[in-house]
Amino acid sequence: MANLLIVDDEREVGNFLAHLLGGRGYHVTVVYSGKDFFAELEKKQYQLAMIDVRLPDTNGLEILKRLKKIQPACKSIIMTGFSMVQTAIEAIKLGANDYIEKPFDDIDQLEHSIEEMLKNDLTHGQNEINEIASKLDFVVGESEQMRHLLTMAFKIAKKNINVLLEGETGTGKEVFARFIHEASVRQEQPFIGVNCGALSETLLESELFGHEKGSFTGAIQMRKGLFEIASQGTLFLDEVAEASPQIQVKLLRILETREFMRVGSERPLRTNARIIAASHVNLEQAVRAKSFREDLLYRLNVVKLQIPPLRSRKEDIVHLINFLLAKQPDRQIKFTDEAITLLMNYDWPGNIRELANVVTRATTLSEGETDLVTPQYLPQHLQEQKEKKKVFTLQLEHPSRKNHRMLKPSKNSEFEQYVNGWVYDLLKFWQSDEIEFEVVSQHIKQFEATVGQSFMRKALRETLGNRKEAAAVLKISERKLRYLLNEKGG
Ligand SMILES: Nc1ncnc2c1ncn2[C@@H]1O[C@H](COP(=O)(O)OP(=O)(O)OP(=O)(O)O)[C@@H](O)[C@H]1O
Repeated sequence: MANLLIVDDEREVGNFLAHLLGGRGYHVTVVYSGKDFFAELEKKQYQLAMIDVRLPDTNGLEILKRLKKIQPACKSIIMTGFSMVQTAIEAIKLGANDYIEKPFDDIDQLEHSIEEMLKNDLTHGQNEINEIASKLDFVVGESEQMRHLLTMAFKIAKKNINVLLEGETGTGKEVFARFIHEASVRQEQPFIGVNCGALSETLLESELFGHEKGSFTGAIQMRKGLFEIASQGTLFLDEVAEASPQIQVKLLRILETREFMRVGSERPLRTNARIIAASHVNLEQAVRAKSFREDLLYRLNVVKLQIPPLRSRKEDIVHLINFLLAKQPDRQIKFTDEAITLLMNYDWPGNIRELANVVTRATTLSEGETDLVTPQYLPQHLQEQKEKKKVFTLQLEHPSRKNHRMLKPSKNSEFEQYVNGWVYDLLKFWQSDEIEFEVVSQHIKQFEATVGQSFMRKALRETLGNRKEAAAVLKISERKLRYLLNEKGG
C-alpha cells in the first residue's frame, strides 16, 4: 500500500486523516510543520502528500514547490480553509493534483479521489485529457503552454468554480469551454453558449433570464432563460465584455446570490449553472477603462485561463492542418514543404479559425486538380509574404512618402501587410498585358471592405469593444457602425 504524508498543524485534522486512511490500509505519517515534512521526505519515498496551506513555519505553496523538486512523482493535495479558492488555484498552477476545503464535507469523495490518484499511473490524467479532446475534435498539439493550460483546465473542471477564458479571436475559447464542461461532473447536463455581443440588451436580458407571458410586446408566452435551462449544466457567456452595464449588474447579482427573476416577474428563481465567461478584450483593461464592473470581474475570474495565439505555438500548426485534412477521408491531400513554410511564417491574426479557412479554401480549390497543395492554392497575401516586404521597402524609400506615418515599419502590423500585399497585387494587374477589369474592380471593392473593417475594429479595440465610443471615434453614428459591422461581417 502507498505511503501517505500529511502535514497540518491542527492535530485533530492529522489524527482524523491518519485514522481514516490508515483504516483503508495506507501507511500514513503525520507531521505538524514544514521542517518535519522535509525531514520525512529524506527518509522514504511517498506516493501522496496532503498539505495544509497554513503552517507555523512556512506555507503550503512553498512546501509544494520543494516537494516537486525533491520527490516529483509524489502526488499532492492542498488543504485550504473556506474561501481560499485563489490559493488553491495557485497550488494547482504549481502542479498540485487536487485541493480540498476544510472542514471536509464529503469524506467518501475524498477517499475516492485519493484512491483514483494513487491507482493511476502518471499518464492517467493525460489519457483522459486526450480522450475528451478527441471526442470534441480538439487538437491538443504539442506546445508546452497549451498542454499546461489543458491540464489546468482538466484539474479545475471538476470543481464548482467559475472560469474566465481570455484570448484573441479564433484561438479556441469556445472549444476550451466545451472541454471544461466535458471534463466536469456536469457532462451529462446541457452546455449552453450565448454571445453577449450579438444580441440587443433587451433580447439578451430575456435570453439569459427568461420572461413571463405579456411582460413586453411580443412576449406571447412564458419563456425560460438560459440560467434556468443550464441550471445543472454550464453556461458559456461569450464576449462578456460586450454586456451592457444593466446586464452586468444582473450578472453580478446572480453570481453573488445564485438568484434571478424572469423579466416581468418578481418571483426569485435559483440557478446552479456553472459560468464560463470568455472575452477577446482584456477585462482588467476594460475595468480600468470603466466599461466593465470590477466586482463582476472578481466573480467571474476565479480561475483565468489565457489561451495563447496561434503565432506563439507554431509547433501546433502542422497538427491542426493534419486534423483538418483528415476531415476529408476520401482524399489523400498533402501540403508541400513550401506551402507549410508559408503557413509557418504567417502571423495568423484570426488564429485557428483563419487556419481552418485557409485549409478549406486550399482543399476546395485543388479538388479535381491535385492532392498536393502547393503555395498557389493559398491566399494571395500568404503566398507573397516575402514579396510584400519588398514592396514595403520600395514604398519606404519613395521620397514623397518618406514622412508618411502609416509607412513606418512595425513588425506585427497585419494591416500594413495587407495594404502592401494589396498594392503589390494591384501593381501586378497594372503591369499585366491583359487587363480584366472585373477582377481589378473586385480587388478594389475588397480593399474598401477590408480596410473599412480594419478601421472599425481598431476603433473597437481602442474603446475596448464599446460601440458607442467607437462610433464617436470614427465620427459616425452608432447605428451606422452597427450596420457596417453587420453588413460587412466585422
Ligand atoms: N484546439 C483546436 N483544435 C481544433 N479546432 C480548433 C481548436 N481551437 C479552435 N478550433 C476551431 O477554430 C474555430 C474557432 O474556435 P472558437 O470558436 O472556439 O474560438 P474563439 O476563441 O471562441 O473565437 P471568438 O473569440 O471569435 O468567439 C472553431 O471552428 C474551432 O472548432
